[in-house]
Amino acid sequence: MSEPVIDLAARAAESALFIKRSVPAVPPLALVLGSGLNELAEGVQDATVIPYRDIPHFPVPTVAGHAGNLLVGRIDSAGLIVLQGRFHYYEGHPLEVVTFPMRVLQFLGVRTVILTAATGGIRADLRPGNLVCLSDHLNLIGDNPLRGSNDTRLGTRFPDMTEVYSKKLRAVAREEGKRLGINVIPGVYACLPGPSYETPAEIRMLQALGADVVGMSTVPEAIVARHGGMDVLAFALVTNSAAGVLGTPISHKEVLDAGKKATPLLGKVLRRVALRLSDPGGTGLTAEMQTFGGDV
Ligand SMILES: O=P(O)(O)O[C@@H]1C[C@H](O)[C@@H](CO)O1
Ligand SMILES: Nc1nc2[nH]cnc2c(=O)[nH]1
Repeated sequence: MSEPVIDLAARAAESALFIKRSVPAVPPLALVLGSGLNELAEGVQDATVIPYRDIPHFPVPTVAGHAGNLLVGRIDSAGLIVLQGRFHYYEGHPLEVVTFPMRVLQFLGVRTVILTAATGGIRADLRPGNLVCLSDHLNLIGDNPLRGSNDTRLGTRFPDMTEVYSKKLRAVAREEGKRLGINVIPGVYACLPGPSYETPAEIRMLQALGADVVGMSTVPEAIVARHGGMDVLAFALVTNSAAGVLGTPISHKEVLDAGKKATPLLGKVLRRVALRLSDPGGTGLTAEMQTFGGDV
């Protein structure tokens, strides 16, 4: 007998219920770890670790550098959910599956999602190890996770995307970076389907389109998170110079190694941002940041 077909909202609700029953409390903040950034989860205290394979309807990652665990714990006083590994379009999943974790977060009542990703640096001044905070994106996948009939329980048919990455949260990230002496650089992320890296001609095209970094994730998740009413902050770690910028070949090993190397730096910024977000009124900006202007 074939399995009954259940809708996306019902599946996400079942996954969320399983998670709720596995932990003492569900924090309103979630963090998604990109390629090579798995070790950031080691900083989570009192973590309940739930393997993705145990969560009903959850997919399982197939890519090196994506562990496939959901953690619920805290960083000092800031409670958070950590998704240790994500799903990509190039793995063969439809975007509804790629973004399923965002729907589960929505049903868990998460208010803010912090996305992280490994990226190629397109802009000439970007170097491996630099930390970019997304100010905007270009969805060049050629697909959209909201394609198909719209379930109004999940969000509106035509969601606004003028401020996908919360300006206020970006300012908090910049401010906390500044306090730590870490330059958190604003930039535009171009999302391509992958899995091949770009050709130098494609990178020149992306540069002309206004992209600063390039990757194969984040954007579908950000679109769905906004559709679901969550605030989004996203960090792109520059793991390599994009194709043709230095003329050197790119490998996933280089990406993973650079992610691992930058984990302590990103961890410091994420800790400070998580503490600010968990503090009621803590996203309030200092006078200096309020006059920071539009480039964050
Ligand atoms: O999951 P992210 O976006 O961090 O991973 C990037 C894109 C590909 O999955 C991989 C290529 O090396 O890194
Ligand atoms: N598309 C793409 N994804 C990446 N992820 C890490 N580096 C890169 C890159 O150069 N291009």
